Amino acid sequence: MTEPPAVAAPRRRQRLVRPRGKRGGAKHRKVAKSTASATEHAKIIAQYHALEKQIARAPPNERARLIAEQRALGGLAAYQDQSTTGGAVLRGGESGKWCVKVLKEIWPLSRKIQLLDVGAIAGTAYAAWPGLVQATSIDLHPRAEHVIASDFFDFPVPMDDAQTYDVVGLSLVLNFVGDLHRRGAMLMHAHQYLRAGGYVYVVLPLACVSNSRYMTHEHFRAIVQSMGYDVVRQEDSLRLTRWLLQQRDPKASEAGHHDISLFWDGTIFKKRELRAGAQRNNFCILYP
Ligand SMILES: C[S@@+](CC[C@H](N)C(=O)[O-])C[C@H]1O[C@@H](n2cnc3c(N)ncnc32)[C@H](O)[C@@H]1O
Repeated sequence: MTEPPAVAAPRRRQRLVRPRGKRGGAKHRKVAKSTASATEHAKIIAQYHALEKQIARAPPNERARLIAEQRALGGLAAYQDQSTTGGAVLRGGESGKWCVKVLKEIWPLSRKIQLLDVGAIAGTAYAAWPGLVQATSIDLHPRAEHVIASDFFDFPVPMDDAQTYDVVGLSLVLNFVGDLHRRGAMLMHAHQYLRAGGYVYVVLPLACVSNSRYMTHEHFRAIVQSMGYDVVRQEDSLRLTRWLLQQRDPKASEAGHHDISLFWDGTIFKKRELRAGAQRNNFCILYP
């Protein structure tokens, strides 16, 4: 397995194809089932994340062993099963609910919200609002037919404004990505898909910002602000931290829609200890 590039190369414009038709309908969506308890789900997810991070930075001779260890957990499919079944238990509901509630409050919805759900697994997060949200779901390893198999960094960039999205959803995806630079690149990459002034919805496990050695709420806010987003709404639940970000300076977007560097103020985010203590986790986002 090769190391993913730290920063995504500029993408060639391709035609964007939104899934339509009956396969996109809620009644055709199949979601993985599991019988494990919420505690078991949480344990497997934590183990999977820890291994994912180790794999991203391991030397080639170490990788095979770590990948084998991850396979022994059941691999990605098992991890996703935990996310689609146990996740709702852990989170107190699907991640789309909070996003839709906030959008309804802040935006006069005269038309359906065009939303790109990245890391959608089974593509069910917005299924409860078919009249309100038109979701395009993508995942590296989809678990339903209507979810497009694609890496976010390879997903075709909209060719014109009509194909842009109102919202890009990154729910529990940044923490899934093992490469710390790629996490920052993912936040920047979202600009390419947004209409001017569009939104990015970020969900992370609360511990990523509340108990990390390298991340705090303030630091995350500084990162997204330096990348050209305003924090429109932020709320923590018992286990999650949710952020609705809005692309700042729509003029920059109109002037050079695909030159995402226009949004970045040039601040470099390195690994810097922000909280001391032995019981901290190492969640971190680096950029560029
Ligand atoms: C924890 S799951 C998130 C599921 C769901 N969004 C939620 O909130 O419960 C993370 C998913 O992100 C997907 N993912 C990670 N990196 C990705 C990328 N670069 N492009 C597309 N999907 C990605 C993984 O395949 C995995 O299914």
